[in-house]
Amino acid sequence: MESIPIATAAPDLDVNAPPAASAEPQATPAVQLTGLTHRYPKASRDAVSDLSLSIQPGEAFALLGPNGGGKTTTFRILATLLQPSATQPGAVQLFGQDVLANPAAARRMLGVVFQSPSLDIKLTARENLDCQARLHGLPRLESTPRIDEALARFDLTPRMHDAVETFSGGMKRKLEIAKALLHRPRLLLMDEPATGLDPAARRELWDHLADLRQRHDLTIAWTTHLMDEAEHADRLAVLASGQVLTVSTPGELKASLGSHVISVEPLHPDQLGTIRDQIDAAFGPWAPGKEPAVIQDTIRFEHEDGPAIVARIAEQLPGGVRRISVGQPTLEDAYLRLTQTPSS
Ligand SMILES: Nc1ncnc2c1ncn2[C@@H]1O[C@H](COP(=O)(O)OP(=O)(O)OP(=O)(O)O)[C@@H](O)[C@H]1O
Repeated sequence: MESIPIATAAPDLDVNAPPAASAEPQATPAVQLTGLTHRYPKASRDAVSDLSLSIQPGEAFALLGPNGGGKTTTFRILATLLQPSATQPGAVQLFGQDVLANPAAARRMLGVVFQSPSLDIKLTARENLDCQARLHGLPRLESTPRIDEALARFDLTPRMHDAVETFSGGMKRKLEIAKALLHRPRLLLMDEPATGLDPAARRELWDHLADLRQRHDLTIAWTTHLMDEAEHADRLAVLASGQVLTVSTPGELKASLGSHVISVEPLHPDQLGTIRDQIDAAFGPWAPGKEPAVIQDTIRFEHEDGPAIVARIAEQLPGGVRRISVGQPTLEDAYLRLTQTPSS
């Protein structure tokens, strides 16, 4: 065995904005999806299937899930870019308005940030915002102060006359969001907002979004497969195979695991099954869902007394284990437990 690093405890939940908006269900949800179903032409199964969830006004809500889980399909339907399947479409409401019946009205309430950039990189930051203002029919008297304010809010004023092609990824993403918010939507919808950003730019982006929520009556929803992006949510829905596996706060999801999560990496990957069985026999019986499982290249399990178990594994399996770690459950542990089918 090379080392037994003890993983550091998971950081406290980092919710930048006040959680109050998420706690009490309100009369009219910001988003209400009911029985949403979509199957792409020629596909053999539904991309989203009888999916229902609601997002409250003022909430920061993440749609989290593995590749192919149905996040982008849900995002595109909400953004009015895709009509759900006609046979059993379900219902989509934004602030009480029927999106499928009246997509134009929905678009006025929506600011959308796509994964692929929608900026014209040959234009300056200011020109990009100016084009957006015109698209929304904002008169110049109104748009000029709004653009000034948006540039200032996102720290882009010093670069407003520079072509966007000279911007960093973080600056471009901030400009995208400024653009999406120019017509003052009630819901900001973002597809994988931190894709391509380095950790510092991500932190800055989330600080800006938290600030926006505090100052404006804004609901924010985003898709992601990154755990650190889901940590910023008041609540999150885990989507897999087009269905909602669970809706909870990030803290509740973590708390659904045992008090310690132990990961064991064997010296040789072909020993995964054998060592899983040895751990199973040595430390069982297990509460349902807590038993050791092979997930990716490690054996993971939950236990109330992680440090003691680590010491016993080190004793009982000398030479068979490359690495053992024990830590507080993270959102990633909870997500893996929910979305990964253990292999044998
Ligand atoms: N244009 C399309 N035609 C056919 N099938 C599609 C199409 N787009 C998505 N799908 C399928 O629908 C399912 C859900 O895909 P979707 O893109 O919504 O998932 P996702 O959670 O956003 O995944 P990712 O994180 O990889 O973007 C997948 O099985 C996918 O293969």
